[in-house]
Amino acid sequence: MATQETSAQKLEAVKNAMIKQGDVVKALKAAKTAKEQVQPEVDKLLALKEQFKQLSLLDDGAGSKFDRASLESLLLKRFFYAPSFEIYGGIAGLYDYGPPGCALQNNILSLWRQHFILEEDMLEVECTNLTPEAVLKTSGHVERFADYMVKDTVTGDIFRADHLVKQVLGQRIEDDKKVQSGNAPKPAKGQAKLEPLAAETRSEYELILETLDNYVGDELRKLIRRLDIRAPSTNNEVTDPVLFNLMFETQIGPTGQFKGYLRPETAQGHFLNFKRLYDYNTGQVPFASASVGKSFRNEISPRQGLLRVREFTMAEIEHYVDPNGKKHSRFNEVRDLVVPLYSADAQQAAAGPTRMSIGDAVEKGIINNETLGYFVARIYLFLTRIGIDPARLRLRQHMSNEMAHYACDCWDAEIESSYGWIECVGCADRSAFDLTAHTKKTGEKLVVREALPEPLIEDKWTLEVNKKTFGPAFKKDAKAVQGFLDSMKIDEAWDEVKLQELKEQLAAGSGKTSITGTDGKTYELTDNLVTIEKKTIKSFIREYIPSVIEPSFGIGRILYQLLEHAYYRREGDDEARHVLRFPACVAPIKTLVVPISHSGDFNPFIKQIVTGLRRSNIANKVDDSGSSIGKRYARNDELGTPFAVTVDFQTVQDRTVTLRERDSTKQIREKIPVILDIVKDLVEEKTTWKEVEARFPAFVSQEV
Ligand SMILES: Nc1ncnc2c1ncn2[C@@H]1O[C@H](COP(=O)(O)OP(=O)(O)OP(=O)(O)O)[C@@H](O)[C@H]1O
Repeated sequence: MATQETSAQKLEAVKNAMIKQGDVVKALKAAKTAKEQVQPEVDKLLALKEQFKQLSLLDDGAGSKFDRASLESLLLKRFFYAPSFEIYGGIAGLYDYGPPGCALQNNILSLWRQHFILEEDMLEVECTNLTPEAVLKTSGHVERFADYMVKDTVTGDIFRADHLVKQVLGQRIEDDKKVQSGNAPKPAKGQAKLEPLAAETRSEYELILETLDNYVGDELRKLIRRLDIRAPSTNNEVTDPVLFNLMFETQIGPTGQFKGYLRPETAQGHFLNFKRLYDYNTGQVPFASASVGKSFRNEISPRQGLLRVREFTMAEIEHYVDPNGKKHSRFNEVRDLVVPLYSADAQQAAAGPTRMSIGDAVEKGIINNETLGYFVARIYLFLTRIGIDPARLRLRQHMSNEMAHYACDCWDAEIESSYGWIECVGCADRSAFDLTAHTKKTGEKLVVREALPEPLIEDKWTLEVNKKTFGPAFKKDAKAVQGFLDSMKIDEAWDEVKLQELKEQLAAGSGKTSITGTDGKTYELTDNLVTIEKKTIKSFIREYIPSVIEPSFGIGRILYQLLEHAYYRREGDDEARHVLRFPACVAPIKTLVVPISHSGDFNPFIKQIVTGLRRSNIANKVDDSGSSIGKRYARNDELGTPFAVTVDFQTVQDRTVTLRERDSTKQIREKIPVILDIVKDLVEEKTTWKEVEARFPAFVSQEV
């Protein structure tokens, strides 16, 4: 039953309503002010989000995290690469590249040739894969090109020792994170409950992981025992680490007597041709040789797809430089480049990389010399040019144990992906090691001869063998004793300290002293067999073995990391679409050409476009399959094709076509010759899509 309202009640109701209205107005005003205050913050956050999107492509733009499985299935579906011999069960560490993989690799290599060989006037060589044993003995590979391996003591499963330590400690840290955050899974039956790590244990593990490359030999064995590192799936103990040589051995020729190896790097081929290259370069130093080719390593446990394989393409540079002057004439061009450097000291302190200019790093002695600094910078520029995300690229210095004994400094370009930080380029100052070793072994002088502007007059300690007495005194052992004397030379010049020591020993022994020949036997050297004295020497020529700075690129590793950095998913109408955000310079196909339907009216326009693109050397593909236009765009987004030209019914009317850009999915419409010019400029990086959009009215494509 309705109640009768009194006037007083009505008045009260109106008053209340007015209060509420006032509240609403007040609240609206407050909200407006708050919005105005907050808006700049919101704008900042949006700008930051954009920056993060550009810097870290890990976030795929659809807001979801990188999903390796979906990238891998895309790569297989589009045949970028696939396991070799798959229908025979496959062999670990061997992969075949399909059409887009080959095109991508060729484009990376062609940019590599432009960026290094053309830019620096390097001398390209192509040397054989098969290498006789003698060469690799001299270079030290037969003895030392090895990794440590351990075995599960029960199952016999094999692990690379450092990788096992990394995996086990990494897992312990992950488990600890779960325990600390209360997310530890319930232990399965018979399994122990996960316990938290002591803070100092966790920091120790983290430090070991940062410095793992520094553990070799007995240090590595002790580490495995002390930390009780076991085989992960069985929890069995592992054996002590032993060295396993990574070279594939073979026989050259039918007799079986001539041992050889498949080369593990291209470098030795450069060194053996040094004399010819030096002459070709009209005797001028510095200069560099470069080579692209396959290398072979019998990896203990190939894994992580293209990152650790048994046969891979390497691109290597050997830059020969005067050991007394490692300045670089173009250093000024890179001096101010700021890069993330992770020095050996910073690793030891687990401090993380520091951004620093190359000039500062060389000045402070963090990078050993200008030439090495120059190449570190050029490597950084190359990797970012082909599309490696600079936020996930760092330059890490080798620690003392990690570095070859002859190298004086070494930096790796490491790229981060879902597998962590991976070395993709090594850049070492190998000093004069290889050329000296081959010179000593073969007697062929791999040296630089520099005419001096003024003759050099110096008082120097010298040794001369008394030919009349030396031969008869040692007979068949003369070579071994001569070898001992030759070992007192540095770069073909006498080591004066050693000569003086020998002279003092002879004097102390009343003209006699014992020495060890190169055959390991002891001989008596008497002062009538050699003359050691100080002489004034006038020389017109300076002869020296150059130092070698070696940037060494693993192309497969770079290619895979690039694929991860380029990959993202875009939410489509019905399903997420996969996109590879390659820069045009490396994209396997630069332009897709699509007729909107099968009408024969489109053919002359398709022909005109394709001919135009071919004339400009732009790799293109016509997709006139029956799929919807959206599907055809999506298929090519998966191949990383940056641009698509579409011929439609309007083309027949006014000879205009649309040009679509892969990442924005926006289009412009213009006459065919204008579009062809724009595509050429975009591919040659003379303009950007943003500039194109600013010049022409862009619209969002209808991708159904
Ligand atoms: N098994 C492999 N599979 C793919 N690429 C490789 C492999 N081994 C080396 N590379 C590539 O060759 C480059 C130069 O080789 P280098 O001898 O410096 O590597 P490395 O130090 O032996 O590598 P790692 O320590 O990862 O085994 C590396 O930076 C890497 O890009």
